Amino acid sequence: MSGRLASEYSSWKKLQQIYDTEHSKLALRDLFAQDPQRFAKFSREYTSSDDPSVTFLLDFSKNLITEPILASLLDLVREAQVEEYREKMFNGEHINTSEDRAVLHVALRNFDEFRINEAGVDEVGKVLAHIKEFTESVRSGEWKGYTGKTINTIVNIGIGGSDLGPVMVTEALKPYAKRDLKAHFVSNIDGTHLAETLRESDPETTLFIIASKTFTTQETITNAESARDWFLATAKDKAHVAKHFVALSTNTKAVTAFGISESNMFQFWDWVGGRYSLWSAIGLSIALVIGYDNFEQLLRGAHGIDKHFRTAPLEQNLPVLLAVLGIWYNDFYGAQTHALLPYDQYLHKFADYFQQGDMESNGKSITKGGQRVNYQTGPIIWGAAGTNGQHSFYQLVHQGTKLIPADFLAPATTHNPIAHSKHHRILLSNFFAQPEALAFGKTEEEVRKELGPNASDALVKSKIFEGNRPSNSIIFPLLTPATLGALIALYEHKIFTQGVIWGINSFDQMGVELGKVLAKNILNQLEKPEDVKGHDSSTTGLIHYYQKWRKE
Ligand SMILES: O=P(O)(O)OC[C@H]1O[C@@H](O)[C@@H](O)[C@@H](O)[C@@H]1O
Repeated sequence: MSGRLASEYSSWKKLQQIYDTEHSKLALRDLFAQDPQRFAKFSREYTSSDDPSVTFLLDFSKNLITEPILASLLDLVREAQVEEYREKMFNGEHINTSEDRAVLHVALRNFDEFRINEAGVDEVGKVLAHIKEFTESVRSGEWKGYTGKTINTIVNIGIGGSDLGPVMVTEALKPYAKRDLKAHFVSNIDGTHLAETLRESDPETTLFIIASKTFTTQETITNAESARDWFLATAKDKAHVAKHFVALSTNTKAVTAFGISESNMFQFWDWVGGRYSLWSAIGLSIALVIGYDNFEQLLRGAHGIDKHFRTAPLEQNLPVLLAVLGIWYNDFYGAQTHALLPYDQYLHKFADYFQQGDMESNGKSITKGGQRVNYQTGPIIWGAAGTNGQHSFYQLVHQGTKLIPADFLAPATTHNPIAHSKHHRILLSNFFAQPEALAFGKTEEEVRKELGPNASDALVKSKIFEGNRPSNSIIFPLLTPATLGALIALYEHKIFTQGVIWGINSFDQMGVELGKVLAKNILNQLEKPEDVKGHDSSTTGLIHYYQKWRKE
């Protein structure tokens, strides 16, 4: 990010030229046939320098690249000064320029203590100790509700970054969960979300965790107030709130005004972005579910990738490699989306999580310098756990008209080896088969051979798989807390790298504001038709229609 548009870089122009002259000739079938070393050249194994059990293989050989293309993509990384910006991030410079903030989620998991001069950084250990002490007291049963009973239900109330990380991680690490502690996550302002959760909860044994960086988010505060009303309807005395409500926030004033004492507040800081906050106090629900030691393992796993990202040469740097491959399809091939396809039921929220992680970070069209970009920025992120997706949207991925680059992720071993791991072998056979089918397809000749001479042309054509559809495969031994931490950090730094290349600020989210403001105005107009003012005819018509039906 040098103040110039990415498209002005000479490496970008070179990539455009390579794409224009070579892309029609780039065929994975040929590339593999020509080079028996292709897998060896285009795959990398990561092993954490702190913990050798944290390891995975990234195979990116099934991408539409050659060594010169990769070299040019890495030139782009250099020309965009990604390495300089990476240092700025780790050093706590205020790279979130629009909000004048540092971007230091890496400091939350920094067990080696690199020195950063930023308010709050030296308090990270204190908050972790608070999380440890509190989670141990709840999990052991020492922490009692207002009638002396132990806590058996936690309800995290938060939205966006104060919800998605804890939801994804507690699902992913269920094998490590304390099974007699039920965890619910209420995010939606739709009263249904809270009502259905409260139906399953008992005020005497439920702990509410109000998770909000700003403590002003309409959904969260409204849900928290209704939860408190529900609690007090039984508990009566406001003093009992202290045993059943804690807050995770940067806003001490608003937390205490809500009625939660400072001692029940877990602090974090403005240099932790919402979508990067699961490593902070926002992870309290994670620590409650899987225990503090496992939570720390999650952080340590991420820290290992931080060190890798900071020190590995670009050719070996996994987040950088994922980033440039994404740029190749997004900016040169015109791919609109990127699919995350974990072959692991425990990772069924992984794509949801990175929808916010990636799309809120890189869904921008103005550079940090205020220029409109003339290229594509953040991709649409989507996906689902395998093999379910195969019976749903894979048809389009294999034979549709769109190019959909995808990442396949899978653990080599399972936490649930039922039927002597038969299920897992079937799962993995699909994990191996899908990228193969996407890359190599099925030719007309192969189809004709299979169908025999009497098959109609139309039938033959419908069964052809063009192939040449790119993917990455990531395989790891087992989904442990540390491995999950590493995988999350891998994608965080991929997103960072892409944002720097595109010249945008990946750390603000101005795009979520306009709708909030309009909704506030409309909320005041919902009662009477004559109040509905200042809108277009469509919005006015919709509100009027609602008013015909509203009950209270
Ligand atoms: O944690 P709080 O402050 O409630 O914010 C929750 C979420 O709000 C949204 O509007 C976004 O800006 C997200 O980045 C954020 O995670």
